[in-house]
This record gives sequence, structure tokens and C-alpha cells, in this order.
Amino acid sequence: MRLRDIGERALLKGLAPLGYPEGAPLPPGDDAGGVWVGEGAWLLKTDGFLYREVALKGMGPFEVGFRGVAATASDLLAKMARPLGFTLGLFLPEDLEVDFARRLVEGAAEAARRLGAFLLGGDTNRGPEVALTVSGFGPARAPLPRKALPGDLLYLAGDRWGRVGAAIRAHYQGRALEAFPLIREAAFYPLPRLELLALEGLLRGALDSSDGLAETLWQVSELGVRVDLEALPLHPDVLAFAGGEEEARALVLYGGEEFEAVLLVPPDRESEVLARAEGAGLPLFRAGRVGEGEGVYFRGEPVPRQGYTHF
Ligand SMILES: Nc1ncnc2c1ncn2[C@@H]1O[C@H](COP(=O)(O)OP(=O)(O)O)[C@@H](O)[C@H]1O
Ligand SMILES: Cc1ncc(C[n+]2csc(CCOP(=O)(O)OP(=O)(O)O)c2C)c(N)n1
Ligand SMILES: [Mg+2]
Repeated sequence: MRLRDIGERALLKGLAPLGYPEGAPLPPGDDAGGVWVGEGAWLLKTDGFLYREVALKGMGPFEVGFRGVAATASDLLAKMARPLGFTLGLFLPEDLEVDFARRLVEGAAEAARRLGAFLLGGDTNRGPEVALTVSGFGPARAPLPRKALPGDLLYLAGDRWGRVGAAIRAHYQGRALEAFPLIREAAFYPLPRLELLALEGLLRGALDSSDGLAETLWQVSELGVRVDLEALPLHPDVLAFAGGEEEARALVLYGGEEFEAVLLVPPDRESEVLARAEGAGLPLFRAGRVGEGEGVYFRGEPVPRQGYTHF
């Protein structure tokens, strides 16, 4: 049996519980792992990738380093942990320009700085191509699991929905992004949102979205609910890029790398969540609700499960 025969999700289901502590702040398979220390938890997350598989046209080592810290920080923030420090594992071929390696780390340092955090060293190895692994840690007073109960409202945090999907599409179609600065910014500098921490204690659950919204919503459904999407955020620039509502919706559902959070809000907490988000400057979009059953639907139509997968 090969990895491609079982696929990434089945593989991780088997791997994640190995060695994982019982009674941990979050279950194995959640966006970050952790241990209880004193009154709260310390959460830790690691995320690795090949340069060539994430560098969109126009991105350089600075942007890819930035993206590495962003991807890791996004998982921590979705769990209500404040990222404090990151380490950087690098694989570099020996003929690489020194300046390229330096720009990778400068980009990572800039993302950490913008999160109020630091780079705390790392590790460098020779490798056949450029690859990065970014680890990050931070404290969480109330670690937020992946959880949903029938009746909960579904909210999307942030404003990168559809924009990163558009940038990925532009990359593969050879389209320039000069006319779409917000799309370029969302894909090149996807800074996760410290403002999520303003919602501490109010949410039922949350998930980081990195493999596409549809895939993330299917993972919500696997928590034991049916997901009913009533609306999707269609930014004017994404609509203009896509050329129509249906195409724009596909970019929102099947983009990936948003590094934004999907939130489950108990209905009796909705007004407080909205007030706190507004106070913090966190964009929130009400996308629908969850109910009894299973599956993911947009206005009654099933949403196919397709997203980014490694195997
Ligand atoms: N090699 C591994 N060993 C144990 N757990 C893993 C491994 N790879 C991934 N996981 C776990 O599987 C889950 C999904 O992983 P992944 O898709 O990389 O997460 P994310 O999309 O948040 O980066 C996470 O809980 C992660 O910690
Ligand atoms: C050249 C290129 N092709 C495709 C993509 C899209 N893409 C690359 S990785 C990825 C998903 C997230 O990957 P990873 O960081 O491995 O996330 P994980 O699933 O571990 O969160 C997506 C949508 C891209 N950014 N650049
Ligand atoms: Mg995640």
C-alpha cells in the first residue's frame, strides 16, 4: 500500500494520535498541539513546504519566508494562542545565492515582527531544492478546538477569501495581477489576524483554512453536523478578476492558502462576537449555519469535496 492509495487525510488520521498525550488541550488532528502548563496551555505547530510549490509568479524568497511564518501563525491564532516565537528549518542546495537564503529569513522575520513575535533560530541543511519548515509556539488561556453543534452560526474571518484563489489561478493562467493589488497583497503577504484573540471565550470552535474553504467546511461536517452555506463573500476585485459570480464563488470555495479562520458561533453569542470583532477591526462574514445531518450545501446544492491535497 502506497501513500497515494490512501491519500493525505487517511494517512494523517493514522499518524496524528501516535505519541499524543491524553487530556491534551486540543485533540490529535487539530490545527495545533499543546500541553497544559499552569492555568493555561502552550500550543505548538509546525508547517513545511517546498519553495517551488508555493512560490507564485512574482513572489521571491522574501514572500515565501513570510508565507511560512504566516501559515504556522494562522493555525495558532485559530486556536486562540498568541504566537510568541518561531523557528525556521531550511533545506538549501549548495549553489543557491547567499542573498536568496537571507531574503527567505528576512521575510520570515518580517511576518514574525508584524505579529509581535520573534524568530528564535532554526536549522539549515543541504537539500536537493529549497524547502522550509516553520514551527511556532504561544500561550492560550482557553484553547479553542474544532467543534460545531447544530444551530451554530458559521462565520468567515478576514478578507482573503477568493483573493488567494484568484492569485493561484492567475499564476497557472499566466495572468498579471498589476490591476488587482488586493489580490496580490492577499496572496503575497497573508498575515494572520491577531484580532481573532478579541473573540477569546465566545466561540464554539474554529478551524484554520489552508486547503480551500470547501475542504475546511467538509472537515466541519466531519465534526458531526450538516453545513448550510447561505452566502459567500464575493469581493468586487475577485468578481472583476473572475468575470462572473459563479466563477468567483469557485475561487472562494476552492482557492486555498487563505490562512484565515472559519468560526462556529453559538447563536446566543452572536451579537457579542460581532461587537468585539468590530471593536478589534476584524472583518467577519456570516456565511450560514450548521444543523443536524452531514455534508456541505450551498443554498441547498451539495458542495463537492475538492481541495489541495499532498497525496
Ligand atoms: N507527521 C505527522 N505526525 C503527526 N501528526 C501530523 C503529521 N503531519 C500532520 N499531522 C497532523 O495532522 C493534522 C493535519 O495536518 P496538516 O494538514 O499539515 O495541518 P494544517 O493544514 O493545519 O497545516 C494536524 O493536526 C497535524 O498536526
Ligand atoms: C506554484 C503554486 N502552486 C499551487 C499553489 C497553491 N497551494 C500550494 S500549497 C497549498 C495548500 C496549503 O499547503 P501547506 O502549507 O502544505 O498546508 P497544510 O495543508 O499543511 O496546511 C496551496 C493551495 C501555490 N501557492 N503555488
Ligand atoms: Mg490548520
